[in-house]
Amino acid sequence: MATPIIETDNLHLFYGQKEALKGINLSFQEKGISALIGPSGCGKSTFLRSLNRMNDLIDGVTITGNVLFKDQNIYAPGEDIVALRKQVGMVFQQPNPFPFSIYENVVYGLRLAGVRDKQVLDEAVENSLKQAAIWDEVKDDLHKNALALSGGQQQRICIARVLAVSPDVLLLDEPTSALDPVSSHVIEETLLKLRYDYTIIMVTHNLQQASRIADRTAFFLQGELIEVNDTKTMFMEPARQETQDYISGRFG
Ligand SMILES: Nc1ncnc2c1ncn2[C@@H]1O[C@H](COP(=O)(O)OP(=O)(O)OP(=O)(O)O)[C@@H](O)[C@H]1O
Repeated sequence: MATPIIETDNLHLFYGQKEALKGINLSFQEKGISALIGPSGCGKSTFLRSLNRMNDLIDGVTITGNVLFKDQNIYAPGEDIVALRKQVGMVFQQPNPFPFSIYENVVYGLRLAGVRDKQVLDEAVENSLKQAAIWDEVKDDLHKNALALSGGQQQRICIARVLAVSPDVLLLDEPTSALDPVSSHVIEETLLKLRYDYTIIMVTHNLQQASRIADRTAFFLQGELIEVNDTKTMFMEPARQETQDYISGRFG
């Protein structure tokens, strides 16, 4: 099998004394969608956030084990976190556009990286908004405040903002749970197109969503990875009783 793009090796994470991740070994091949599922508090978001060092911001966090991105340990001393987060971008549950224009939201990371050429910025805006499937809706309003858009449109602007800096990996933490069903459907369709160009790792509470769009699914329970498999097998023939109980709605 090809080398994974991201791989965790015996990853433990403690919030103070509480062990939220208990030795997770999980690898992700390039491209496609992986879903992380499991009941509330099982460590899905913690795991996702550990893949681009978002937990480093929290006081009292201790992490042991390795996270390899393209074979490099992202927790190694001297690792460039800004560069890492460009390559491994994140979209959150609540759409969080900046209170600027649509255009300025999308070029934010490029401006931070020192890009000044208007043509380069314009092209990045058009390409990213097209990939996030929102270009047609906003192309005549690029200088409108992004906060004036609907929640679903704001979430697609957030996806475009991440795509503009050309990441390899997109991390999404329940990207549709704050949205109505129509907007959620549009985001799912968008992810199904992006899966050909990006490695997408998504936390979802919505088992139907996982079964609709994920190629692979990983089931977490109480800080442990219980099972990972291609999505169809996971839902049709789970290997573990805990997985069976969860997907048949016995808990969670
Ligand atoms: N900042 C924090 N400080 C202390 N404990 C935390 C923190 N964030 C999460 N935890 C704890 O770590 C455990 C895992 O939480 P996490 O948010 O990763 O779970 P989750 O599976 O994503 O849950 P949910 O589906 O409810 O979002 C929980 O017991 C939670 O209370």
